Amino acid sequence: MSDYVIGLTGGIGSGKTTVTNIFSKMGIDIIDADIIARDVVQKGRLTLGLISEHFGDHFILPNGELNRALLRQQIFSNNDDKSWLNNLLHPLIREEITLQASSSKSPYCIIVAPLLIENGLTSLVNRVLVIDVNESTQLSRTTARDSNSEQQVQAIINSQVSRQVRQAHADDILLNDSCSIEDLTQSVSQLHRQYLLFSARVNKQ
Ligand SMILES: CC(C)(COP(=O)(O)OP(=O)(O)OC[C@H]1O[C@@H](n2cnc3c(N)ncnc32)[C@H](O)[C@@H]1O)[C@@H](O)C(=O)NCCC(=O)NCCS
Ligand SMILES: Nc1ncnc2c1ncn2[C@@H]1O[C@H](COP(=O)(O)OP(=O)(O)OP(=O)(O)O)[C@@H](O)[C@H]1O
Repeated sequence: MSDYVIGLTGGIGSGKTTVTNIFSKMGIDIIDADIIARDVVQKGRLTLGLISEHFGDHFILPNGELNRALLRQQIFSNNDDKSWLNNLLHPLIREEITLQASSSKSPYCIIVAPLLIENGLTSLVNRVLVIDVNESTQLSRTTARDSNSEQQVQAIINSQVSRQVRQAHADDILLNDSCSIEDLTQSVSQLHRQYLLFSARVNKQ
């Protein structure tokens, strides 16, 4: 198990995946809450039955998979429905994150989670790295990448903690508004060297 764990977070479309891909190329194990969140609602999982019982059969596609677009629309326009889904999925997601972190073998590992702060996942990590962008960057990058409307992305942003709250929890901040991917790679390399030193210190104790 890696003795040193970095928690990486940022709002929707801030660049978490872009940054973790760079760390991953440097040999660092990435535990990705979004991937785990998709896994816990895979075809055949018990959670799907509970979701269809609660929201209706039409939330499951004819091929047995979750209708993600419909569920996204539902939970980001109804707080009670979002809480219901979060209460169902978040404990399962946390359990799997803990399991994966415990089998990581890289000098340090990274837990990447959009809701690291909201869900108290900071208790699992030694240090918090925030990918920081302004709201207009979040909106433009996310709508360019996905089929989501600006209104839908805004609803998701509103359901997450504010930029200020994230900054207050950060040990390190990567600004990702107007930097090129090359600049970002440079900054990640610098952080990587720092994290290797921190993890080596912990391993010596
Ligand atoms: C509602 C779902 C089916 C929509 O799926 P979709 O493929 O459109 O989005 P995807 O899963 O790729 O998430 C995109 C982004 O939305 C944001 N987001 C997702 N779920 C939530 C949530 N419950 N609260 C706030 N933001 C969220 C995150 O920034 C995430 O990176 C899906 O997001 C989901 O199952 N959410 C509940 C689980 C969860 O909280 N996941 C976040 C990781 S812990
Ligand atoms: N520095 C940058 N310059 C230009 N485009 C960028 C930069 N960083 C990220 N992007 C682009 O912005 C979009 C959002 O980035 P990414 O998918 O990494 O964000 P994310 O935080 O993982 O998003 P989500 O919360 O939705 O999972 C992607 O299309 C990505 O290629």
